[in-house]
Amino acid sequence: MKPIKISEAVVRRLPIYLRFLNELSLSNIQTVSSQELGEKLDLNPAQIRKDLAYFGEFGRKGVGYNVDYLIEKIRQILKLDKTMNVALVGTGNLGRALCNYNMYIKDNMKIVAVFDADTSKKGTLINRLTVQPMQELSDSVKRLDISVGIITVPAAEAQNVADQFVAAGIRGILNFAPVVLKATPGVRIHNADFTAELLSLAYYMDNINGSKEGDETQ
Ligand SMILES: NC(=O)c1ccc[n+]([C@@H]2O[C@H](COP(=O)([O-])OP(=O)(O)OC[C@H]3O[C@@H](n4cnc5c(N)ncnc54)[C@H](O)[C@@H]3O)[C@@H](O)[C@H]2O)c1
Repeated sequence: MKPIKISEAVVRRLPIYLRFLNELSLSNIQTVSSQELGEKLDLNPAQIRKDLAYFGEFGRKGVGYNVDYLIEKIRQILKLDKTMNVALVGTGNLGRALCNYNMYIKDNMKIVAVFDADTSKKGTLINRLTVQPMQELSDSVKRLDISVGIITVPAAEAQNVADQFVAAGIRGILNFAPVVLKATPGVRIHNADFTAELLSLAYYMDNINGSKEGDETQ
């Protein structure tokens, strides 16, 4: 299939559509309109129609979209038709919480290896994963075909871990440490910055009638 160029804002909404469509499919609901999607997801139906038009004009006026077809298309676009193996470095409070959360299994992203620099943690188990020393990172990445790395170490150590991920051949990094990592060509870095989200939430609470997430056009 020829890759379709999609804007970042749309790519960020696709998992939200997918989660709801999966719920509909589990309830044996076969069609959904952009109106229904909009009401449930608090998004503008016109925006939803524009987003879904990327996959061709398959919604039928008055009938809506075929749920299973849409699920299949979104999964193809997000490349969820194959499982992606994930490594996590930093098995402290946050790292352990992420390992214990099974979203990754459901969404074809699976944490398959965990690492920590603290030698006293070596060999301990977190949700059936054995904590490995950092020296084993590179070998495990190759052996287990790991393509995504999660960073849950203190901010001062995050760049060091990112460099080790890149050297091991990892092409996607999700960074939870509150620090900006150096960009590396060919490597995609996403930041999940809890503190920054809270600070911007505080701003929008004072501007409650202003824009909200999902209002983004593009
Ligand atoms: N983004 C968020 O939502 C969010 C929320 C809480 C914490 N954080 C951040 O996540 C990170 C982890 O927080 P935490 O509370 O789990 O910390 P923690 O101190 O409980 O755990 C950190 C772990 O990283 C390990 N570590 C340290 N340096 C390392 C290195 N160079 N290589 C491998 N392992 C190393 C430590 O041994 C420890 O097990 C911090 O940067 C914190 O600021 C982010």
